[in-house]
Amino acid sequence: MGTTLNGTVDVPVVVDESKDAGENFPGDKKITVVFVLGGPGSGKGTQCANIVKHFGFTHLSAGDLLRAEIKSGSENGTMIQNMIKEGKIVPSEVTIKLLQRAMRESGNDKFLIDGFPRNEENRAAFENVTKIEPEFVLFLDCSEEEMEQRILGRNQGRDDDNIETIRKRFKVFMESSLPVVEYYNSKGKLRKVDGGKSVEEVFEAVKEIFSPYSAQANTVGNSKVSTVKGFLRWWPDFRIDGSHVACRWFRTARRILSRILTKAMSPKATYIFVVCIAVFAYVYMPTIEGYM
Ligand SMILES: Nc1ncnc2c1ncn2[C@@H]1O[C@H](COP(=O)(O)OP(=O)(O)O)[C@@H](O)[C@H]1O
Ligand SMILES: O=c1ccn([C@@H]2O[C@H](COP(=O)(O)OP(=O)(O)O)[C@@H](O)[C@H]2O)c(=O)[nH]1
Repeated sequence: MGTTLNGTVDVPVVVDESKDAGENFPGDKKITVVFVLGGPGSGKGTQCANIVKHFGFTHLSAGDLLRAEIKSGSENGTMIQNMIKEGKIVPSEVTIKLLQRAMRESGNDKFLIDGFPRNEENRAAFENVTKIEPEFVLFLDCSEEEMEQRILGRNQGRDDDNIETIRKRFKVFMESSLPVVEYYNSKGKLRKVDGGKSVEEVFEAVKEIFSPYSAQANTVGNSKVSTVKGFLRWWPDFRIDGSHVACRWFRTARRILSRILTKAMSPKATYIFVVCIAVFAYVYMPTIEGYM
């Protein structure tokens, strides 16, 4: 296993082409992406949760997607787990596939991508594969002392939230991620915020930056609709085998539905509509399954 530039490591990666990983996403669809960058513990996840509530973006944490991939028992799981434990950057192709799939499955067209791109290679690969350039990059600037304190108090049971790995992550951030921040600065796309302040103060500054998007905040940001959509996403996998034809039928229907929801309906009407679909699916799916 050889180390390459920018903290990535040359490791064998399993690419399962049989899975519908969403590699062709977004195709012709117009997508708005904001990258949220900052050191480990700078408050990216915390601020993203606030932005979602106010501005109708879907939050995709690259770290969370990688941790979910480990839990799912994927063939890349052990490799990802080892890299995260060492604070290293997982190969771009793995992270990008996970991001593409999550974007496609969300049905939304506005995304906060949190904690990615982490190096120049991540950045270039994402742009090459998806042809998406970020609208802007939100950068939470915070001192290492503050970030260290926050991570040590985070208590999420993460393998990498120990002092030894934290130091390695800081080093990777300085050497590999800051050049990405600089790149976007040179393109006039960087929006820098003092992340060392309280959560509320940071969000005040963040709100200013996102204010052009408030008029566009759409039904996806409505928390009840998000909850029901979350249920729709989870339900078929729970009820029947995920590869089953009925499950694929349901996913397609859900994607079409999501598109309608994000464009055309008020939050209340959307909520009622989604609940009706969920009830209909719950009652009739076993029958449909029997015929397929
Ligand atoms: N502005 C802030 N002031 C104090 N603590 C914060 C602030 N923002 C986040 N935190 C806390 O710090 C920890 C790390 O924040 P998190 O959002 O998980 O960071 P990141 O996603 O950048 O790793 C969490 O426990 C969170 O509650
Ligand atoms: O695009 C990414 C995002 C995360 N990681 C790995 O996941 C870890 C945790 O990242 P996350 O963003 O969840 O946490 P943070 O370091 O910002 O606290 C990192 O140290 C990396 O090992 C990665 O390899 N690529």
